Amino acid sequence: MKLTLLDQLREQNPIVFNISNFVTVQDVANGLNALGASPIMSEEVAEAGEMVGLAGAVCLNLGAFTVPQVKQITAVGQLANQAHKPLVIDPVAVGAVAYRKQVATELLRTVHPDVIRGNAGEIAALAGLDWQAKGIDAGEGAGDLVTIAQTCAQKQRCVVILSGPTDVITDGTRTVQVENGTPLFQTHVGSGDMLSSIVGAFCAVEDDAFEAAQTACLVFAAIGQSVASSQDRMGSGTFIVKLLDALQFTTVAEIQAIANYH
Ligand SMILES: Nc1ncnc2c1ncn2[C@@H]1O[C@H](COP(=O)(O)OP(=O)(O)OP(=O)(O)O)[C@@H](O)[C@H]1O
Ligand SMILES: Cc1ncsc1CCO
Ligand SMILES: [Mg+2]
Repeated sequence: MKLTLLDQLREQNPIVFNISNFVTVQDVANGLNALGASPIMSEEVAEAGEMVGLAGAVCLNLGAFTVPQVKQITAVGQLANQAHKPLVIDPVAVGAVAYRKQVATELLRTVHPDVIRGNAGEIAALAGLDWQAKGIDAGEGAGDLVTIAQTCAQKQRCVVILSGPTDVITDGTRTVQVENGTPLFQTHVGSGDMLSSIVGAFCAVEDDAFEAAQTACLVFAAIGQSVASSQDRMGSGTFIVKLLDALQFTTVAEIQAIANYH
């Protein structure tokens, strides 16, 4: 685990180009900014080339697209591949909505991500395995989460993050599990979107996507955990405000002190 990547990220302030969804765009922008990266968003295909050119990494969130936006998302993904910019895909609700799975599957035919980050329902869907997803949430299933993540990584030929109470990070062979976190993440819509964009920020400062992905998961989950433990009966409103503060101020040493992974 290369936790010092957090210091490098803060020094380098990499630009992360996000195709966000309209629900969580501000959380994504502010989460990246607080941590020490530089967010930029766009919905216009005419500027896709320039945007990719200035970005250190690109994150495609499939949370709420229209047909024209799918064209833009595909163009941005292809441009990122051509320019060898790290690419993260967040396949929101592909386990719950057949149309979304169809669009994501088509996208993955022409665009190759370095990292796919989703919850169990989303990753199981892209692995082709049985699971009962519930809307944007993970839902329920009987499968082993490590096997699901590894199957998805082998099928999609990229690093996969299956997030949840335990985050499973795998390249299909090597696997790391991050046990840090707090159930308060589930009370804030967009926690997963924030994580996906932060994975992009770490990919911008570390060429090995497996290293970048696991560090991003540990940093985000551990910071959330430290926020949750700072107050009794914390609610979702206070959590997101304090999470932004903590993304800005938490040090590598403070994360190291509570890091729980294997
Ligand atoms: N019950 C939990 N306990 C600890 N950490 C959790 C829990 N649930 C989620 N997390 C953490 O929340 C973050 C977001 O992951 P999650 O799997 O909830 O994403 P998501 O389902 O895509 O969320 P959203 O769709 O609301 O953006 C990760 O850092 C994960 O470790
Ligand atoms: C609630 C919701 N609906 C579409 S995207 C989104 C935010 C989680 O990604
Ligand atoms: Mg999500």
